[in-house]
Amino acid sequence: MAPQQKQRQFRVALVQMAICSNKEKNLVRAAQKVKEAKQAGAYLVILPECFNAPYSTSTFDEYAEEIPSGPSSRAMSEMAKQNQVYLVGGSIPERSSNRLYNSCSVWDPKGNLVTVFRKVHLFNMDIPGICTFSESEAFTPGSELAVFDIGGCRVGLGICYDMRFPEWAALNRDQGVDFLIYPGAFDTYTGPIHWDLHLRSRALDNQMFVAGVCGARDTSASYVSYGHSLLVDPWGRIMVEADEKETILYQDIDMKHCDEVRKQIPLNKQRRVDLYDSKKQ
Ligand SMILES: O=C(O)CCC(=O)C(=O)O
Repeated sequence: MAPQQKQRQFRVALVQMAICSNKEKNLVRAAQKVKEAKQAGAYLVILPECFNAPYSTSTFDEYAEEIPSGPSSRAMSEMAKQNQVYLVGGSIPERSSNRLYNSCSVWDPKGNLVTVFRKVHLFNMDIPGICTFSESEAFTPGSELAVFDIGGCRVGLGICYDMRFPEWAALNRDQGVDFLIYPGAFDTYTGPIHWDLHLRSRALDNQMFVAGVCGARDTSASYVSYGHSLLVDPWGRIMVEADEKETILYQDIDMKHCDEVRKQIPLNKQRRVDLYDSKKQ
C-alpha cells in the first residue's frame, strides 16, 4: 500500500533477519527479505542494526564502508529501487574522514539516498561476567537528527541504545515525528527486561508509533542478539512482536491514530517547559 501525497497510512515490514560474518551473504539475504516484504504489500521496510556485519568492536573497522559509495549502500539503493519501497537500512559501520560511525541510511523508492543517521549515544555497558561492550572504542558519536517524510507521515531515527534516552525521542517529537524507528541489537540480558519497556515508554511519552528492529538470535555469535522486534502504537500498545527467530513482521499503520491520541490526552499543549530546566530551579 503506497501512500499518496497527503495519505498517512501504509504497511510497514520489520525484517528480523539472520546475520552472519560474510558481508556478501548478508546483503543477498537482506535483498531477499526486502523482496519478500514488497510481495506482502510493504511500502516501508526496516532492517536491523549492523545487518551487514558481526556486531563486534574488533571487526567494525574491517567491515566499514563509505556512504553512499560503498557496496552496502549500492545494494540498499538497488533493493529500494527494484521493489519501489522506502528502505530504512538498519545500520552499517560507516567510514568517513578516518572515523567510524554506526550509521543508518534511508533510501527512497527510486533508490535515492534520503538521509543518514549516525548513532548518537554509543553503547557502553559493563555488567561483569554478563555483558561488557564499549562501542565508543570503535565509533564516533553522531550529533544530528535525521527526520524525513513518507507521504503525510514524518519519520525519525535512533539506533538501539539511543532508545534509553527519552530526550532524543522528545527532540524528534518536537520536529513533528509520528513514527520513530530504532534498528537495534539488544543483548539477551537487558533485552527481556528493558527492550519492550523502553520502546513502549517512548511511544507513550511522545504519542507516536515506535518500532524496534533486531537481528535474529544466533547463539554461536560473539554477541547474541535478543530478537523480539516489535511495533508499538501511539497508545503504548504492542501491535506485533517477534520471538527470537528469523521472521518478517507486518503491520498497517495510520498516522490518524497519533492525531486521535494527541487530541484525547493533549500532552503537547500541557507541557510545563517553564519548569523543566533544572538550572533555573
Ligand atoms: O542498551 C542495551 O541494553 C543494549 C544496547 C545495544 O545493544 C546497542 O546499542 O546496540
